[in-house]
Amino acid sequence: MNVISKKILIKIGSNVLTLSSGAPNKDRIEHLVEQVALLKKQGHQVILVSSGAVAAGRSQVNLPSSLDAVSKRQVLASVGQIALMNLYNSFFTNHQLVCSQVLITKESFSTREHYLNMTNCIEALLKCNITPIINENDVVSVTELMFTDNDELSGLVASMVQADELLILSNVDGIFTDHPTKPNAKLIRDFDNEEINLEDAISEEKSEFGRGGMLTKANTAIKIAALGVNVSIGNGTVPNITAQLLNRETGTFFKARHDKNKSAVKKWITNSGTFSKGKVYINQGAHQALLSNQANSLLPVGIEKLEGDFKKGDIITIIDCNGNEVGYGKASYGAEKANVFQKKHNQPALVHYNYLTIK
Ligand SMILES: Nc1ncnc2c1ncn2[C@@H]1O[C@H](COP(=O)(O)OP(=O)(O)O)[C@@H](O)[C@H]1O
Ligand SMILES: N[C@@H](CCC(=O)OP(=O)(O)O)C(=O)O
Repeated sequence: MNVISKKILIKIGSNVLTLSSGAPNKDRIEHLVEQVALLKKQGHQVILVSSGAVAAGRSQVNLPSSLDAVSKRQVLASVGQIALMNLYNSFFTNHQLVCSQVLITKESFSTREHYLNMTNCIEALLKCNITPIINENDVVSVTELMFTDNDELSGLVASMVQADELLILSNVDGIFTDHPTKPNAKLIRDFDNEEINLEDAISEEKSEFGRGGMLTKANTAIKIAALGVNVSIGNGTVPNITAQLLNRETGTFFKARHDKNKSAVKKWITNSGTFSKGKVYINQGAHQALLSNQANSLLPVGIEKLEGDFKKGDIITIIDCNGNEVGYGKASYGAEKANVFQKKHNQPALVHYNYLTIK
């Protein structure tokens, strides 16, 4: 049966890959690679985002208690990443397939150049029928430089490569209406048709090796679905889970909202909001103009206040007269010039429409 070739990004959480002892779950990793091999045989392109380096490192080394938490995490990840990739490499080889390692940092999304370099590399690997296995570079990404977790990383990459499907594999069947251990909790199958307050349903509690928690998964899924990617959250410990999620047989599904107006540049800007170097407060008139379906740019006449010493090319956050973040844009010039032009007529746009996204 001919299937439509899809670009599928599969994010695998630490708990899916790790035994309770902390050692890598070799049988599980082998089965996940088996599923990747089947998807590729069906004609799909597959990218993996794999957590588990820190967890794998714990089974390799005993660390001195004198080591601080950040250094511990760096050491564990640096050692564990090798163990993890060796297992992936051996299982891919068993299927006569090639995989590769791509370690990225949050800074990789901070400039258009880095973003394009990353996109180019991943697309080149896919063209060579090589499966990229992506993880955060925990050795250099510490404290505020870190992604929230690999859920956030996988969402950014899925949007960047314009994936058709993002499968987020955790150790539960999806998002439940209450904590999964509660008797009244039921699995949410179709997120868009469920009236739910995420903060009420999802407890802060994380699984043993997880970092982000279910709320980061849900928030990532909502954001990335809005950028045109179908997202499913499912249980990576279930056999053949990838096929079940793609067939919508299980898991929590977030349907892609294909926003044709969002160009690749606008998607980059939306994804780069967390790197904002400044704030621009706009008046009601400017907000209405940006919301209209004309291609309006942000003009200085509509700017009430500026914050931050942003430079030309930086991402800045757009805030409405009620103090709500309503969008992001790439500054056409720096804060110094923006302060001179502020509130004046007939001045060059601070953010051109092509580099502007409004919620
Ligand atoms: N409403 C909920 N639905 C599903 N899981 C939930 C919910 N509330 C809290 N959780 C917890 O979130 C955990 C999954 O997040 P996380 O620990 O980050 O796993 P992962 O390693 O897959 O990223 C589950 O193991 C579960 O205990
Ligand atoms: N780079 C880290 C990722 C940690 C992480 O995000 O874990 P998880 O929440 O289980 O996906 C590692 O490999 O351990």
